[in-house]
Amino acid sequence: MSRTVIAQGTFDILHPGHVHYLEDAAAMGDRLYVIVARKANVDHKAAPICPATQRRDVVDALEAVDEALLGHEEDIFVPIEEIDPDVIALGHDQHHDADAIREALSARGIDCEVRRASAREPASEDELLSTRLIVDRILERRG
Ligand SMILES: Cc1cc2nc3c(=O)[nH]c(=O)nc-3n(C[C@H](O)[C@H](O)[C@H](O)COP(=O)(O)O)c2cc1C
Ligand SMILES: Nc1ncnc2c1ncn2[C@@H]1O[C@H](COP(=O)(O)OP(=O)(O)OP(=O)(O)O)[C@@H](O)[C@H]1O
Repeated sequence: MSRTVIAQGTFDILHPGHVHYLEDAAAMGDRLYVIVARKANVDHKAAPICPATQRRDVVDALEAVDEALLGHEEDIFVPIEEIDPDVIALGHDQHHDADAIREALSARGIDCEVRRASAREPASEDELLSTRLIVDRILERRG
């Protein structure tokens, strides 16, 4: 039986760490959906630079991704209910608590495994595997 996986994040200014995460998530099943966070829900760090539709379109163009979609603005479990995945792949440093997500899923009657993807660590000081680090470097060099 085909297994559906969901990955999620802001994906503002893509880098190879994102590609690693999405390839890791894709390997957890047969079909990968990616939920792209809405600006209103990115409240734990600086707001994204690129509009949500642009972030979605770039993620959607990646080979590992079957379909990228805009997240819900108010209730992050609405797309999960619609897609009804077998696995939710949390990013290695995503601030969400896996047990809290498991509880919310179970409260809504969604039967789904919650796993953590692995990290891609920089191989050299030059490698920028974080959107924040890319923005910092731009400000340092061009600001
Ligand atoms: C299971 C799950 C579903 C999510 N669904 C949505 C969503 O529908 N809409 C949204 O704006 N954010 C959603 N998010 C939140 C973002 O994907 C994300 O965690 C956060 O807002 C952006 O931070 P990050 O890029 O540091 O992960 C979801 C997160 C998780 C773990
Ligand atoms: N180097 C990396 N290796 C593996 N996964 C990563 C890496 N960088 C980001 N991710 C994952 O990609 C998803 C989306 O990440 P996000 O859009 O927050 O980018 P980010 O580079 O982590 O941003 P920032 O550095 O600004 O916090 C998250 O689940 C995150 O864990």
